[in-house]
Amino acid sequence: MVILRQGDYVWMDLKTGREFDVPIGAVVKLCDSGQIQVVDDEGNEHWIFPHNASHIKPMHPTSIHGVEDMIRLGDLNEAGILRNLLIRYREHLIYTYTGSILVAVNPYQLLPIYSPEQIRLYTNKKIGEMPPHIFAIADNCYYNMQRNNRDQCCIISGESGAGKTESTKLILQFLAAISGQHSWIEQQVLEANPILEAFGNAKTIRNDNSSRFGKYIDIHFNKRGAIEGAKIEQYLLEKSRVCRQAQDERNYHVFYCMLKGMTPEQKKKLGLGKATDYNYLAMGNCTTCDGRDDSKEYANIRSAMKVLMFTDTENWEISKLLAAILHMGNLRYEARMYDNLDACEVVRSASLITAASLLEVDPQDVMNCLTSRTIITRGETVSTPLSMEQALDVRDAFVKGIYGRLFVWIVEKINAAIYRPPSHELQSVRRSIGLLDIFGFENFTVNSFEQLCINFANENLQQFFVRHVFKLEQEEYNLENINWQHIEFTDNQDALDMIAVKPMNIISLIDEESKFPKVGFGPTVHPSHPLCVI
Ligand SMILES: Nc1ncnc2c1ncn2[C@@H]1O[C@H](COP(=O)(O)OP(=O)(O)OP(=O)(O)O)[C@@H](O)[C@H]1O
Repeated sequence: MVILRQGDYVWMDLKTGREFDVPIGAVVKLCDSGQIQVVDDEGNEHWIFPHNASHIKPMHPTSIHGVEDMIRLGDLNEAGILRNLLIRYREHLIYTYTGSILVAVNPYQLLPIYSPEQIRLYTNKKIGEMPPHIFAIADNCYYNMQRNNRDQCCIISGESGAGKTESTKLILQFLAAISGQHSWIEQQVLEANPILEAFGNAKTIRNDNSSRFGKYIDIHFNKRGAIEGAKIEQYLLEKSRVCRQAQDERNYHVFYCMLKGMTPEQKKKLGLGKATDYNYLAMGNCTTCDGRDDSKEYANIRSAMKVLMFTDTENWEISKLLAAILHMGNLRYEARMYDNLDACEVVRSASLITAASLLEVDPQDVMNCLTSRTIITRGETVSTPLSMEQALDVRDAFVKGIYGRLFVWIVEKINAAIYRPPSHELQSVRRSIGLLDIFGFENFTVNSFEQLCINFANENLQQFFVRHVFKLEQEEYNLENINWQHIEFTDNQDALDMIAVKPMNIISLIDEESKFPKVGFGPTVHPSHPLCVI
């Protein structure tokens, strides 16, 4: 029997049987009749018999109005954490600490909390002195780097669309502002983002601006704490997107921007039309993206590329490659039989001629390369025809190869502008802050090899958290003979080992299988990390 009064807060375990079933918060509205009326956090009314209320538990006072640091929660469990984030989110308080970790809930709207005034307010403050904020984390990193003369690193994790890339940009913006030089190099570091996003981000069903690669930006500071350069590392661009997109998804932004933003003369030189003309762009039946202005974005990309020292010739060469890719996607094939072997031919078309001319190769050579396999053994050249299916794969692989190399080249080009290798003298005084922003967990109706790789990378990041937050901490308590209560946590190490521990693991099995022709697999990995954690 629970004794409840009007205005009391309780946890209700509704046992809905849903995937993420946790008790929900509720408040007692009426209790004068035999039954008690409570209204839960979602606004639903429930009537309870006090003598039959085993699913009701009183709420700890810290959970009623929420706390800035969840370590202070009396009900420190999943329901307590979720309710705390929910009630803060409803007041537009999107940031909450859990000790030294910051949890950010994506507001999906521009909040007035990133102004120069806010930057000033968070500069040189201790964590906890001001309400939780991404700027506080950035300031803390900067302060620790300067004071302890030690390099720092921010790991940003969360499912796709949680707000990792936006958080990375906000940290960068804060660091640029407080290191306070307004220098050319600072501007260059900031302008690297629009370029990377143009070539490495795309609209998915989870996020209109989803990063399809991982990046680690190392920002270098001189002795006085001013930004003096940066270095970007990129990981595992999703190349398959260049040739294939799921329903309602797009190819990389840059293609659509180029088609919307180029002058008619430029487009004519590249033989380009509109996005819907290209198989590689229209596969997801979605060539525009609400809230994105591709033409304006194109102008931004071009101006960022100028800042990062891409020459006009280099820009044109990039455009030629992008246009060639689009024309390659429109090639038409016809099936043939040669010597009882399945074969095919590329139909001579405007797409073929333009693609070949943009790639500066002979159209006949393109046709041969795309329709036959040539092996050289002991000085002899043996050529076998490819079936239509194989030839289409070869074409897609060729295009993915071009785009993948182009992306790596672009990152190298950006690094050439922003990275200054340390001189021997500098090595001792240069300090850095690293920001890791990778593609987030995703779980679609059909998951492919890309999702396996993306989710595996995220699971590794999760293991990093598990190690630092639980394992290493508990080891330290043991070493120092501190009395502590064991905390249960889910360790994903076994799952990671199954996927990649040597010598026998899922990746090596896939690798072996894929050496045989006509293999297929469809792993499903279930993500369960809804928030962005910094
Ligand atoms: N702090 C914020 N304020 C306002 N809007 C935000 C904020 N964070 C994220 N958003 C919105 O959410 C969208 C998705 O965020 P973001 O691209 O950073 O997600 P992500 O976690 O990097 O996803 P992915 O793993 O798919 O790359 C942004 O394009 C932006 O519209």
